Amino acid sequence: MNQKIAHLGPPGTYAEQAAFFYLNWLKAHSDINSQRSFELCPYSTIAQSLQAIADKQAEIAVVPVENSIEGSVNMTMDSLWQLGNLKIQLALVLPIQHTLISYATSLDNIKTVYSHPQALAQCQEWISQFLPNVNLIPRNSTTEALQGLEEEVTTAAISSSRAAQLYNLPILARGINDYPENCTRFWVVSREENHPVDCTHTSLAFSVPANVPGALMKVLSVFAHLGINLSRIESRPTKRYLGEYLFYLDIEADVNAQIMKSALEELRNYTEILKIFGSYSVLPINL
Ligand SMILES: O=C(O)C(=O)C[C@]1(C(=O)O)C=C[C@@H](O)C=C1
Repeated sequence: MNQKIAHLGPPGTYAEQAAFFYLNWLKAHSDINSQRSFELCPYSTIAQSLQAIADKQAEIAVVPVENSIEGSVNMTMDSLWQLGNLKIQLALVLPIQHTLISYATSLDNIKTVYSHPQALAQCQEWISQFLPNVNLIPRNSTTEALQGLEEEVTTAAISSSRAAQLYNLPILARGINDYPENCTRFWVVSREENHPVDCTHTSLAFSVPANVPGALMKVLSVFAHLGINLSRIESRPTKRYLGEYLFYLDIEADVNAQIMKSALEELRNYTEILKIFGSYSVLPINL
């Protein structure tokens, strides 16, 4: 059976790099007699790669969730809530080293820089120091940003050295992210529940029944009282009214642990809509 792995494209994105790592990890952990084969499928946006699994065009999607400098990837958070029934299988942490790619012979000749908004944000201090007067133009991905560089020598793109190599493009500066330990966490998502026993994290999101004092505190105190650690809390607008929010939690416990079953039971009393995105473990990608 051929399984499609959706990711943000065109080829050469960081998402493809994470998907490629996952594919190799899958091959190494598959039953030797397994008839499964895998194919990487690029999509124009993160939302489209998640939609592809919901629509059964692909079985798995690898999507960025959070960056150590810039924080959450909102398109992933919003799509997961909207699609509702997708499940996280695994988390991958990819080190991110950005390069400036351009046909310009010096930084002084650059007038415009293209990249994914996350990449532009991760390099904002470097840009204001070395390219203070350039126009910054967002693109759907760091590799979409590479299109047209050859025709216009006053433009540059922020992408990876792997992408520069793939498209045979010149690198003008390396390691331009503002913090050297820059890394992005990706989620491997599918339609099916994850069943391994050794999951370290659970992610969920919820809305509260009313915008009243203590509504969020009641939910958080369920975990505090049971001694369950949270590793992330984020809010996103519900998009219905100004000032109304959804809350996303990453929790350091397996959804199948008895303590989490008790927590979730209690949580249902204090939440309006509760969506459990699944339990998973976290794999660092060593480059
Ligand atoms: O544009 C890419 O190459 C992506 O894979 C997207 C993305 C992101 O959305 O965060 C992934 C990793 C980096 O943080 C920068 C961009």
